[in-house]
Amino acid sequence: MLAKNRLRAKVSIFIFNVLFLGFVSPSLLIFTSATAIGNHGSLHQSGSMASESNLSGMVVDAPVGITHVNMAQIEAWVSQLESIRLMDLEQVAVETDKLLPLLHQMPLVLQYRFVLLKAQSWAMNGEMKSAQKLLQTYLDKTPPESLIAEYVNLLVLLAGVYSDLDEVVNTLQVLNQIVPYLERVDDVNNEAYVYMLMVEMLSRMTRDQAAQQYTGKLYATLNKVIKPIRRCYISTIHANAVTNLIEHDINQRDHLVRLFTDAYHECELANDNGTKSINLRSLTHIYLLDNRLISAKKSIDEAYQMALADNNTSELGFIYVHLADIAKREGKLIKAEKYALQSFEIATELGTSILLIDASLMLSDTYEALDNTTLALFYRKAYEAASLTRMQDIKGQLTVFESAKLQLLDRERQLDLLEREKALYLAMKKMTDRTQTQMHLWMTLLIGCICFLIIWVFISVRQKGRYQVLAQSDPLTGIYNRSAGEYVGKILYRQARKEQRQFSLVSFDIDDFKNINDRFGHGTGDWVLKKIVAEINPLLGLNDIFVRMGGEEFMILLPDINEAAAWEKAAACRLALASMNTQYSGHQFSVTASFGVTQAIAPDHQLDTLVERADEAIYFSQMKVIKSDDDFTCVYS
Ligand SMILES: Nc1nc2c(ncn2[C@@H]2O[C@H](COP(=O)(O)OP(=O)(O)OP(=O)(O)O)[C@@H](O)[C@H]2O)c(=O)[nH]1
Repeated sequence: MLAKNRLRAKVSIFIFNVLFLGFVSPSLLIFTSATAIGNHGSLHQSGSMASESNLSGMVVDAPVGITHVNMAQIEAWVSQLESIRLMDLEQVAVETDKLLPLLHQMPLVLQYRFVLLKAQSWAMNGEMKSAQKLLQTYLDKTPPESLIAEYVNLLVLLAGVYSDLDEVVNTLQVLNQIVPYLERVDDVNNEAYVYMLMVEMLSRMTRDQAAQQYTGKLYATLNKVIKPIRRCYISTIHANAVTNLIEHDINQRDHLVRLFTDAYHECELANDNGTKSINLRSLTHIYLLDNRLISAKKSIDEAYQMALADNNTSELGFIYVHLADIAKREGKLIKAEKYALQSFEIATELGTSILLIDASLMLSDTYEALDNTTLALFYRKAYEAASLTRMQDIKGQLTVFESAKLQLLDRERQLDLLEREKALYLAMKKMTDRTQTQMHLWMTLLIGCICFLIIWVFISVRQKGRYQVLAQSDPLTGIYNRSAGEYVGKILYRQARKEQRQFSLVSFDIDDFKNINDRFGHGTGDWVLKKIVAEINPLLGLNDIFVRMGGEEFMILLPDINEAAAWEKAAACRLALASMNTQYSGHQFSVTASFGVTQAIAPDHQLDTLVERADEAIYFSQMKVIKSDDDFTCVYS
């Protein structure tokens, strides 16, 4: 148990050293936004390049006193700042501060690039909280497909910032957000950085199985990464992550030795003494697991020389623990005590809790071997206190992590539920829509049918009316034909009799009509018949019924009219015929008619009696015999 904790402590401090301690900002720069940053140097190169190059003012025209926004110019400034971000941190900080108020006026793509620049600038100046705040505002914005690469750069930087702030849970959350995008973006540097952070964070949370999953992915990136410093970090972190998983398997020791040796060579190519030393310490640890003292001694001596030369105190602290361990195993207890005390001193000075744990335990073991139980107990207690603090710290973080994970799961579950509800609602809506469409269809069909029926009935009734009119009227003149006239006349007469109202009748017969036909043709005869009707119609009242009895015989039924008025009407008709102009028939001739006028009297039970009397009157008229009595009147033509 202790051994495992010690190893984890070693791994964590190792990653801390590699990625953060002293190299906080450059570590972010190396792995984030490789395309935007370009191929500028490593941790150490970045420092030396800054001192070698004085590019300030050479590339960038400071946008002092911006009065109006010219996006093209701002984009040019951003591009220039991106190109010098590793060389002139100060100028980048100053210029991005000036551009910051214009952020929200920039198009989204430029916003993403600028935010990356500004947040990196803050991160490099140690203003982690400002960087985090700015990046956080872009975290929840779902990016358009075209800006996913820029969006991932921001997330990667945010993950780096959180890990710098030692906010493990937040780092993991951002990393989890990035992972689904990694394949779509295809940026090996971001990929490697994300997996490294993932392995480191999960290892810190003692999530070895989950870490293992990302260890494999991290190692796979090694085939694609070219830059030596990145290869150095990737192989080192990979070797440590694998160690976490298989260090107790004695058959795997050679494999681990190979991994650390490879990592050591990668770091040698990258000329990175710090990471090289870490690999040597890890090798020492593996050798000591098998008690291979000579190999262990050789490795740690090389690390010691390097740390001494580089004046790397923190690294020396860890090296002293190993030196003490080896000395103790060799039985050189005083020497072991000396190394362990040096280690303890550095741990106290730097406040490195993991080193404090290792140093305290080593001192306790050494004093125990020296039979100094008081000091052995003292350092054992120091060890336990430091371990407890660290374990509580891990436990606390683990709890936060677990509850965050649960919250995430709950949110996902809720989202899933919402999605299902949405799908259900859409399905139901689709069904309702379909039903409604069907209803509309049926309704339209029904209304269509009803309309059709109404129109059909209307047309039928009209047609029937037309047929009725056609059946009732004389086709040549348009007035009532004989049967219709007699039918209507009988009804009117019956009513008049019943109500004891006046009823008169005028009949007339065109004189010598046959002669007209014979002289001028049948067409002229027709014309005359129509012309007669046209001349007489205007002389009749609304209630008067004009009937063509057949051939050239006509009858006018006059309800509510007495004989005198009927006489007047007949006289008017006779006059109209006499003055009729026939020239439009194509001939000039005169038309006369013989009239008979009669009115209903008490004994006339039927209309026929009146008709007969009128016909008789016409006869007399034609005979030019004047006969006028109470019953009828002849009107001479
Ligand atoms: N052009 C035309 N002639 C018709 C029509 N109906 C009947 N007639 C003709 O009307 C003539 C009627 O002859 P008549 O009965 O002798 O009557 P009329 O010649 O007027 O002799 P009177 O009644 O004695 O004055 C016939 O020659 C019929 O052919 C019609 O619709 N059009």
